[in-house]
Amino acid sequence: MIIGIPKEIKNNENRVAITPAGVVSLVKEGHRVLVEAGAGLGSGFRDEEYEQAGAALVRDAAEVWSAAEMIMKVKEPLEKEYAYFRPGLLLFTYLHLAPEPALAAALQQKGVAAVAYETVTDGRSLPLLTPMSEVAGRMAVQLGAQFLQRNHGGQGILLSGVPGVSRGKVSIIGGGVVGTNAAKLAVGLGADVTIVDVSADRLRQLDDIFGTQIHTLMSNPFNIARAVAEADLLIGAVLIPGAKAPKLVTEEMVRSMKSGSVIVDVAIDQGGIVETIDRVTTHDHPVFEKHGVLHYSVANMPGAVPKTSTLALTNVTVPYALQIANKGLAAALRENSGLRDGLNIAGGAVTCEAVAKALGQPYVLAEEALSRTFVAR
Ligand SMILES: NC(=O)C1=CN([C@@H]2O[C@H](COP(=O)(O)OP(=O)(O)OC[C@H]3O[C@@H](n4cnc5c(N)ncnc54)[C@H](O)[C@@H]3O)[C@@H](O)[C@H]2O)C=CC1
Ligand SMILES: CC(=O)C(=O)O
Repeated sequence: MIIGIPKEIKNNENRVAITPAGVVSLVKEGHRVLVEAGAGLGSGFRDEEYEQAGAALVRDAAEVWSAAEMIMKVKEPLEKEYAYFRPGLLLFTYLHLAPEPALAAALQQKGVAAVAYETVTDGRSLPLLTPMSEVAGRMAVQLGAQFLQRNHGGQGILLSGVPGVSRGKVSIIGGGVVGTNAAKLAVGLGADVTIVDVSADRLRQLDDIFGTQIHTLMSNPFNIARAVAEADLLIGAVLIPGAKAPKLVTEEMVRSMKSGSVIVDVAIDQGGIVETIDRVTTHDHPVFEKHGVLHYSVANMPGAVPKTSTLALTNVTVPYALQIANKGLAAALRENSGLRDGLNIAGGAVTCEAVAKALGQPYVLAEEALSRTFVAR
C-alpha cells in the first residue's frame, strides 16, 4: 500500500503521524511511505532521517494526498484539505466528527473511508486516544497552574499553597484517562483535588488509586455545582465515545466561580462540557474570559509538546496502520472488531452509531457500507 504523511496544518500542531521508526516498520512489510518535506520537523525528525528509514520525500501536500492510498494524519483535515478527498481514499487520523458536521459531510460526499483514532476500541479502552489523553490530562494542570498566576490573568494563587496558607482547589469532571492523569499532577503539586464521575465503579477505582489524596463525588447536577463553585481550577474530562460532549457545567455554575479562576475544558474536541465555552481556542490565543473566569479550550493540546506526543501516539497507531496496510481495510476490519469500531465513514454513510446519532444521520453497519458501490452525489 502507498501511505502518505502530510505535514499537519492546524495552529501549532507540531505532531506528525509517523516517526522514522514507523517508516521502517511499514517499509519492511513492503509498503511505500511518502512523507511531505518538513512534516517531522516540529517533532524533532529531519527529512534525511525519514529518507534513511526508507520513505520518499514529497515537496507538496497535494502530491502526498493524490499519490497515497491511505493518508495517516494526527488531526482532522481542515477545510482547505477537503479538496484532496476522493472516492476510495482511506483516512486514518483523529476526526472528532460529532461537533464537525461539515467535515463528516465532505468525507461522505467524496466517498472517503475514514477510521477515527478516537473510536478504535480494544475491549476495555480506547487505545489510540489513551496516550494523548494522558498527555492532555497532565498538561491541563500545568496550564491551569500557569493561568492562575496573576501575570497570566488569574486570581494569583499557587495550587500547592505554602505552610500557613491554604492549597488551591482542583475539580475534575470525568475520572477517565484525562481525569486520572490530571489528578496525578494536581496531587503531586499538593492541590486539594475532587474528581466527579458518573460511574460508581470508576469512583471506586479512583479511590483505590489515590486513597485519601482526593475526594470523589458521584456526577449529578448538585455535586457538579458544588465542585464547580469551590474550584480554583476546573478541568473538563468527560467522554461518551463518539458522542457530542454533554453540557454538564452550566452558565450559572460558571458565574458561581471566584473571579480569576480557570477552566480547562479538555473535552472541547467533542464539543466541550462547559456551557460558557462558545469557541475552540488555539495555542496562539488559548484563553478567553467570561464572568471573570478564564476559559481554555484548545482542541489539540498535545500538539504543543510534540516530542513527547508524537512518540506516544505513533507507538500505538503504527501497529493498526500495519494491519490495514497488510490486509486491506475490509479484511483488517473483519478480523479486528476493535479497529472496526474506528470506522466512522464509508461508502458515503456514517458507520459509527454514536457519531451517526450526534449528526442526526442513519447508522449503517461497516460491512454494509464497505460493500456498497459509492455513487458520488
Ligand atoms: N483537547 C485535547 O487536546 C484533547 C482532548 N481529549 C479529550 O478529552 C476527553 C476525555 O478523554 P478520556 O479521559 O480519554 O476519556 P475516558 O473515556 O477515559 O474518560 C471519560 C470519563 O467520563 C466519565 N463520564 C461520562 N459521563 C459522565 C458524566 N455525565 N459525568 C461525569 N463523568 C462522566 C466516564 O465515566 C469516564 O470515566 C475526550 O473528549 C478526549 O477526546 C483527549 C486528548 C487531547
Ligand atoms: C485527542 C486529540 O484530538 C488530540 O490529541 O489532539
